[in-house]
Amino acid sequence: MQLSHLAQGLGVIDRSADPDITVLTADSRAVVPGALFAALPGVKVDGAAFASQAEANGAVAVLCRNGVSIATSLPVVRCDDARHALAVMAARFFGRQPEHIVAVTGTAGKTSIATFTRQIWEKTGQVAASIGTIGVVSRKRIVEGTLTTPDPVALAQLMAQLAEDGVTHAAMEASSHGLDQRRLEGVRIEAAAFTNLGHDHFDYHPDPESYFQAKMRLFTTLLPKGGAAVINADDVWSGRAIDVATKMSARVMTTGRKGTFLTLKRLEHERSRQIAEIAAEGRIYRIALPLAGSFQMSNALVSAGLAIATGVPVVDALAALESLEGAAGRLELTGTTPAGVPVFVDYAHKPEALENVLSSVRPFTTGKILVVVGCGGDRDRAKRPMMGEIASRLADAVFVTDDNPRSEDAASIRAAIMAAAPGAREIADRREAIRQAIRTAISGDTVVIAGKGHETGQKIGDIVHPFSDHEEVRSAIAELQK
Ligand SMILES: CC(=O)N[C@H]1[C@@H](OP(=O)(O)OP(=O)(O)OC[C@H]2O[C@@H](n3ccc(=O)[nH]c3=O)[C@H](O)[C@@H]2O)O[C@H](CO)[C@@H](O)[C@@H]1O[C@H](C)C(=O)N[C@@H](C)C(=O)N[C@H](CCC(=O)O)C(=O)O
Ligand SMILES: Nc1ncnc2c1ncn2[C@@H]1O[C@H](COP(=O)(O)OP(=O)(O)OP(=O)(O)O)[C@@H](O)[C@H]1O
Ligand SMILES: N[C@H](CCC[C@H](N)C(=O)O)C(=O)O
Ligand SMILES: [Mg+2]
Repeated sequence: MQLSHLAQGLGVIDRSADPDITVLTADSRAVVPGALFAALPGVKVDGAAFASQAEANGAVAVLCRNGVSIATSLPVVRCDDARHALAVMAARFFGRQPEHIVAVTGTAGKTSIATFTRQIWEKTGQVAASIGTIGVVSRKRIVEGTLTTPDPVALAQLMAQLAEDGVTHAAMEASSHGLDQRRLEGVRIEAAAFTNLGHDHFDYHPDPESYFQAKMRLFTTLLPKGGAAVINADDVWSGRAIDVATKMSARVMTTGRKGTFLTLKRLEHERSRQIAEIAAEGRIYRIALPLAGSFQMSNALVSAGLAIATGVPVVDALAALESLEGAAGRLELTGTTPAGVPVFVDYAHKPEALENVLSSVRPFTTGKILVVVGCGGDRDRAKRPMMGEIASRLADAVFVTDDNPRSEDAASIRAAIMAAAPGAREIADRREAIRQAIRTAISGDTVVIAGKGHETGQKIGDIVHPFSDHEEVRSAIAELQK
C-alpha cells in the first residue's frame, strides 16, 4: 500500500517520495525491507533513537510524533499522536474486520465477559470469536495470547484473519494499557462495556483517576456516537462511567442490581450454580446460571447486554446464559478430593478479585476455606499487603507462595504478603503449597488456588518454567487417592 494512502489524514509527509509499504512495525529489530517503522515513545526508551537502525534494516518510511528529532534520510510522516496513527494505518493496511465487534474494559471480569459473549453468539447461531488474556478463541483457531489487548499491528492482522475465517462477531478485552497505548484505535467497535474499577496496575498509572480515565477512552475515543455502552451499575465507579458514556451520546444500557436494562431482582446460590430473576423489557426471566460466584452473574448480565446490543433478542441472550461455560481458570472447579473437598483454580491476582472469590465460596463452605496465594514480581507492589490482609481475613488457612517472581527476589515478595497475613504459612515452592493445602483440607472445606488461572508457566528471572495449577491440583488429588 502506498505511503500517501496509508497516512492520509493522519499526518504530514516531509518528502514527495511515496514508497510502497509492505510491512508495519514499531520495533526496529523486526524491520525488513519495505517496512514503515513507527518510532514510538515508550516506557523504557524512545523508538525515535532507532530510526537509523530501522533504515539500515531496509525501512522505507518512518512514522513519528511532531517535534521529535529523527536521524534518517527516509520520508517521515509526522503527526500529533504516533500510536493512534499506527493503529489506524494498521487497520487500513489489513482491511477487513468482523462486522460486529464489541470491547469490554474494567479491572475484573473482562476475560469472562469476552468468553461469555462469544458463547452467547455461538448459541444463537453466529460465527464468533473472543480475544484477550487467554488468547484468541474461535471455531477455527485457538491461539494462546501474551497480551490482554494485542499490539495494534498484530490486532489489525488478527481482525482480518478472523473476517477471512468467516467470523462475523468478535468480543475483545480492552486493557487499560491497551487503551492508554491506543492499541485498539483502528478497531471498529459497535458496543463497549465497563465492569468495575479496583486496585491494579498502579505501577503504570499514576493514580486511580488516571487509571479510570484510561479505561474511559473506550467510551470517549473508540465508541461511535449512538453506539451501545453496557455498564455494570453495581460498582462504585459505575455512576461516573454512566456519566461519561451519556456525555458521549452513547446508548447507555445498565445491568445488575441497580441496572435498568437488565435488572437483577433476586439471586439464590447453590453450590456450583445460581438462580436469578432478571427483569428486562417489562418481563421477568428466571435463569439458572451454571457457575459459582455472584461476580459471574454480574459478568453474565454484561455479556448478555453486549450480545443484545449487536442484535440478539433479549429472550435468546438470557436463555443462552443457562449453558455458559466459565473461562479457563476463573473460579474453575478443577477437582474434588476423596473427602469431597472442591478445589477451585482462580485468576485472582489483585485485591478485589481475591476478595470476591473468597466471599463467593463462603456460602457453600461449611468448614474452612484454604487459599494458596502469591503476587507477581515487577508488578504493582502495593497489591502485596492488601492481598495478604484479604486472604487472612476471608480464609481460614493461608498458604503464601510464589507467583511469577520475574526479576524480583521471591522471598521479599512473600515477606510483603506475610507481613499483612498473620498466621499464614509460607511455602516458596508453589507445587508444595498446593499439595499442603489439598492434604490439609477435610470434608466441608473448600480450597482456592489463586493467581495463575489459565497460566502454564512460572516466570523466574527471564525463564518461564512449565507450571500449571490445574495439573498440580489433579496430581495432588491423585496422590490422595492412592
Ligand atoms: C509496559 C507496557 O505496556 N509496555 C508496552 C510498550 O512497550 P514500552 O513502552 O516498554 O517499549 P520500550 O521498550 O520503551 O520501547 C519503545 C519503542 O521502541 C521500540 N524499540 C525498542 C528497542 C529497540 O532496539 N528498537 C525499537 O524499535 C519498541 O518496539 C517500542 O515501540 O509498548 C509496546 C508496544 O506497543 C508493548 O508491546 C509493551 O507491552 C509489554 C510487552 C507488556 O508487558 N505490557 C503489559 C504490562 C501489558 O500491556 N499488559 C496489559 C494488561 C494486562 C491485564 O491486566 O490484563 C495487556 O493488555 O496485556
Ligand atoms: N465482575 C467481577 N468482579 C470482581 N471480581 C471478578 C469479576 N469477574 C472476575 N473476577 C475475579 O477476577 C479474576 C479474573 O477474572 P477475568 O479474567 O474475567 O478478569 P480480567 O478483567 O480479564 O482480568 P485480567 O486483567 O487479569 O486479565 C477471576 O478469576 C475472579 O477472581
Ligand atoms: N496481566 C496480568 C497478569 C498477572 C498474573 C499473575 N499471575 C502475575 O504474574 O502477577 C499482569 O501481567 O499483570
Ligand atoms: Mg483478562
